[in-house]
Amino acid sequence: MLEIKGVKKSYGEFQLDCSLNVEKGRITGLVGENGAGKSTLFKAVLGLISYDAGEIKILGKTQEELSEKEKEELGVVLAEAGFTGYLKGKDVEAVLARLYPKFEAEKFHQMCEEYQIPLNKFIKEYSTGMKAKLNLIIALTHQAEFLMLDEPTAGLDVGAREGMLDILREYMEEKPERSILISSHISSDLEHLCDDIYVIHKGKIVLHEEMDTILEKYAVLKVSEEQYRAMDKRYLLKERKDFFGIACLTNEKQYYMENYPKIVVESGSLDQVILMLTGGER
Ligand SMILES: Nc1ncnc2c1ncn2[C@@H]1O[C@H](COP(=O)(O)OP(=O)(O)OP(=O)(O)O)[C@@H](O)[C@H]1O
Repeated sequence: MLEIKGVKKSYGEFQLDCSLNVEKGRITGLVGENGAGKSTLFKAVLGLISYDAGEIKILGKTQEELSEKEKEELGVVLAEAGFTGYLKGKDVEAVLARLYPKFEAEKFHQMCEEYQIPLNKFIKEYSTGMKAKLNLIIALTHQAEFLMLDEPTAGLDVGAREGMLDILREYMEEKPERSILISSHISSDLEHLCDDIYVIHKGKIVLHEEMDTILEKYAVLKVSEEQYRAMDKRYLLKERKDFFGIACLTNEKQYYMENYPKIVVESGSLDQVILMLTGGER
């Protein structure tokens, strides 16, 4: 669906240098702190900014090679973008109907009703959550096969975030060959949604792993200096000094549980893994 190979972009000190793949039928998450480069990567993929090196292919083609029909296969939500506040929800509907031959008016109405989007109000009067939901509904109601969602849950409370993740799960269940690329700086949103995770830090991908593998095989080992000296370090990805000794990130927790039963093993949530990868010493 999407292939990003060695894409580079510099903004002064900041340097993006990324490769990433989104496979058909999978939800791929891009997680990283504020300023890590998520939006820059999305903008490069969508042709909204130029990049200095590398190659991007969507549906096997470059941006320029994509036909209008193929572009309709893409559903996009960009951070801080949307329709002007001086339109009402129902005006958006009219624009979409002109823009997309495959626009699904009935589904649009159904979703707006279900998610309590007032079509007769001006968008500038919408809450942050309403705007975010409207943006997602727009991306979902023209039979797009590939969704690219940059921080679609930004500014939403926990309940609204869960609601939005449910919408995405339903979208995938309708047609399993669809794909989603979704970014967030909130790892718990992605942990329960994605098949594949990329962690971006200061413009670089520091981890690419299947979500199930992270949950099954990753862990943080809490060891004393003495335990650390004696242990096999082959499967340690990163270490960090802690108040109790040393915290070590491993992707082979079973090995350490079997061979070092006295070591404290904290099963790695995505948050813990990210913290270790982006804040550790090695
Ligand atoms: N047009 C621009 N001109 C100069 N610097 C830019 C520009 N756009 C982005 N940057 C810089 O590039 C870096 C990455 O920004 P980007 O918006 O991609 O991060 P992000 O991961 O999306 O962050 P957030 O979660 O806060 O949205 C930042 O240091 C930012 O200041």
